[in-house]
Amino acid sequence: MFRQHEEQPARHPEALRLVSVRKVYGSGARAADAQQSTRAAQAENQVTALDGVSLSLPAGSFTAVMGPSGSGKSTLLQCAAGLDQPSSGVVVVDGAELVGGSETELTKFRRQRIGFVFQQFNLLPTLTVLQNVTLPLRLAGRRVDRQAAVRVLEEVGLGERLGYRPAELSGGQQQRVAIARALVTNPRVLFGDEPTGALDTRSARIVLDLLRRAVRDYGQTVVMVTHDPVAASYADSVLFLADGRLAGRLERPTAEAVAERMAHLGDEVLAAPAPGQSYGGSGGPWQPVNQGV
Ligand SMILES: Nc1ncnc2c1ncn2[C@@H]1O[C@H](COP(=O)(O)OP(=O)(O)OP(=O)(O)O)[C@@H](O)[C@H]1O
Repeated sequence: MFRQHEEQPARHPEALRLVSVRKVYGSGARAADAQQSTRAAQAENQVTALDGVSLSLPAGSFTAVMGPSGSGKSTLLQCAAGLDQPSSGVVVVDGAELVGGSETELTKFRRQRIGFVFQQFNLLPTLTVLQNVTLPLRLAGRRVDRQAAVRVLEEVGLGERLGYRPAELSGGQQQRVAIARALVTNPRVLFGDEPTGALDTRSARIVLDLLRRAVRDYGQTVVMVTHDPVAASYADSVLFLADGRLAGRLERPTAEAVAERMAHLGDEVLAAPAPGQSYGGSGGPWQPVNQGV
């Protein structure tokens, strides 16, 4: 089901790379970055949401992103997914650099490479389950393989609900439709921003199992922001953010270890990597970034 259903080029072994990504909200942010003007950067109306984040995630990995409220998790996801543009730095998805361009170019980039699942599902209420799932293919002008869409929906346990409208489904079922909608385009990275945040415990587990299965059985790459240590424990590794910087990484996380690490995040930000180093890869926690992307 999560398998490719149409001809696509082979996947790059590195699904996602961020190099020194900064995001400053507020007027004049880009100019301030370009000129590195300290005074402008300190302007009251500016917020540095990401402060030089570098990371590298291999294809077929499941990564959770955690951190206190306001630490930059959603901003990280938005910049990595091409929903927003960093003020400076480099984002590479599946070997293709996301370069500043028009909204049309960004949209094309996203449609070719990115899947996104939101906390509130974001399904279109007037469309059926099947129509919601095939919509991204239609919007991208791609061939709509109805059988493939049905297979994905069967795989997420909704093969019997093809003609239902979102309002006729539970929250957990709606999120599974949203996941099917994201997976049917065969994205290079599937991003989830609190995908279980609006679900009860049982529905959340079903959704997390689904994401894990997409990674383990079909090589999908998943990056998920969550506040929940149990949700994070479904991932292969957890990246911790604090004050817009990477502040730690945990491999093969347990919910207890994640909760413990969250409690001491403030201590770890002091030991964050110097510019030009990143969290990523399969080796130790610190890996130099190959700048020659
Ligand atoms: N559009 C925006 N304009 C101005 N500031 C913003 C904007 N979006 C986010 N911010 C600020 O950037 C910082 C990081 O926000 P972000 O939403 O990425 O954090 P988060 O870790 O996802 O928080 P939460 O867990 O509460 O969702 C915060 O200080 C936030 O107020």
